[in-house]
Parts: sequence; structure tokens; C-alpha cells
Amino acid sequence: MSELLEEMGRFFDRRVDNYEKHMLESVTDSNEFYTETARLVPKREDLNLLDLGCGTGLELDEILKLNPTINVTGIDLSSKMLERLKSKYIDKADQLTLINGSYFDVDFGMGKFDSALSVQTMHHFTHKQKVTLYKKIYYCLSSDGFYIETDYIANSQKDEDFFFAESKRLRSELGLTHGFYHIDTPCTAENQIKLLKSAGFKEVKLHRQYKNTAIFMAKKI
Ligand SMILES: C[S@@+](CC[C@H](N)C(=O)[O-])C[C@H]1O[C@@H](n2cnc3c(N)ncnc32)[C@H](O)[C@@H]1O
Repeated sequence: MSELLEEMGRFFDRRVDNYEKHMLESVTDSNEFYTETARLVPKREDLNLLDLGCGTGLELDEILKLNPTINVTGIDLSSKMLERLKSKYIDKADQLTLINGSYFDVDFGMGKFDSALSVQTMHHFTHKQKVTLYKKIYYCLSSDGFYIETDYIANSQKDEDFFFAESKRLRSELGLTHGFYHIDTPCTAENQIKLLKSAGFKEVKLHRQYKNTAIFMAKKI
């Protein structure tokens, strides 16, 4: 496989050692969006949270400070990222269920979670893939549950179109017809809201927008 596009899990497996340093020191506004995301998670005893693309747990570092009794199901394609997360929280092992797989394939169940969230992982998928996934998230939430998405966003439709065209061009040049590869295809905040609403979420708000990252809150009812 050309190094131009790396398979998603392998991309993060290979970068695990420098991952947290990179996110915390080089990604614009990361000093704010992790803490703000954590602030939105309800503070209730024994809350059940689904974390999609949990990685090494940067958002969980903040969430666990505020919600020490939280139960987290974390799903990630990269086994190395999950190993790192596990080693950080040996003392919280009974609160963490870690699943090495794709959140497109893993069954989330029905009404099992009080909240779901994803941080910096959804900007790799098409509109159609996202709506399919958002429907799964919708069904796995309890009736008063909500989904928080913190993600890299495109600042205009022109930028979004450019990212998707580049992804299509590279995939076509490399003959990649399926599978997840690491290439950024962020959507505008407006499109994100439309996609979440079309999956069934009743109230979708842009909670906060930073330079290249936005936090969305999508309520089930
Ligand atoms: C940029 S990292 C974000 C990790 C963590 N949420 C954070 O903010 O530090 C993106 C993560 O999403 C995971 N990921 C990407 N696509 C995935 C998929 N289809 N299923 C599960 N995990 C996925 C990657 O393996 C990676 O760990």
C-alpha cells in the first residue's frame, strides 16, 4: 500500500508514542476543547458513556476528573491506542470496556447508554457513512440521552468540497474501493447539523466553535 494513504488502524498504531504530545501541543485549541467536551457529560453516579474512537483516552482524562464513577465503553480500530489507554487506567479497569474494532461494525445495543461522544474521529467519513452511524448512536441512547461530537470542521462548503474531491482522487489513483484510510474529509458545521438531524436527533446545537474544531450536542428527544 502506498504510504500516501495509510489504513486507519495502522496509521494510529504507528503513531501512538507521539500521539498525545502531538494532540496537546500541536492541535489548535486542544487545551480548550477536551475540557469543554468533558464539562458537557452529565455528572451522575455510574453514568454509562459510549466513546467512539476513544484512542488513548485524552477526552476520558478530563471526563474522569469530573465523573470518577463513570462507566465507559470505548471503541477504537487501533489496538495500540487502546493498550495505551488501558495502561493509563489500570486502577479503573472495572469501569472501562474497551473494544478493538470499527464503530461501524460493533453492535451498540438499544437504549444502553446515557450519553455517547466522539472526539476528533468523525472527519474521515462520507455524509452517507455518518448518517448510518448516527442512526446507530441514536438507537443506543436512553430516551433522555444525547450525543456530543467534537470534531475538526471545514470552514466553508468550498473547503469541504475540496477535501472530499482530494479523497476521491487519491482513492481512485490507488484503486481503493473500500476500507478506512487516514485522510481528512471534514464537513461544515451546517452540514454536520443537517446530518445529525437526518439521523433522527430532535435537537442539534452547535455548542461551541473554535478555529478548526466544533462541539455539537444532539439530543435524542
Ligand atoms: C485523532 S484520534 C482521536 C482519539 C481520541 N478521541 C482523542 O481525541 O484523543 C482518532 C481515533 O479514531 C479511531 N478510529 C477511526 N476510525 C474508526 C472506526 N471506524 N472505528 C473505530 N475507531 C476509529 C482511530 O483509530 C483513532 O484512535
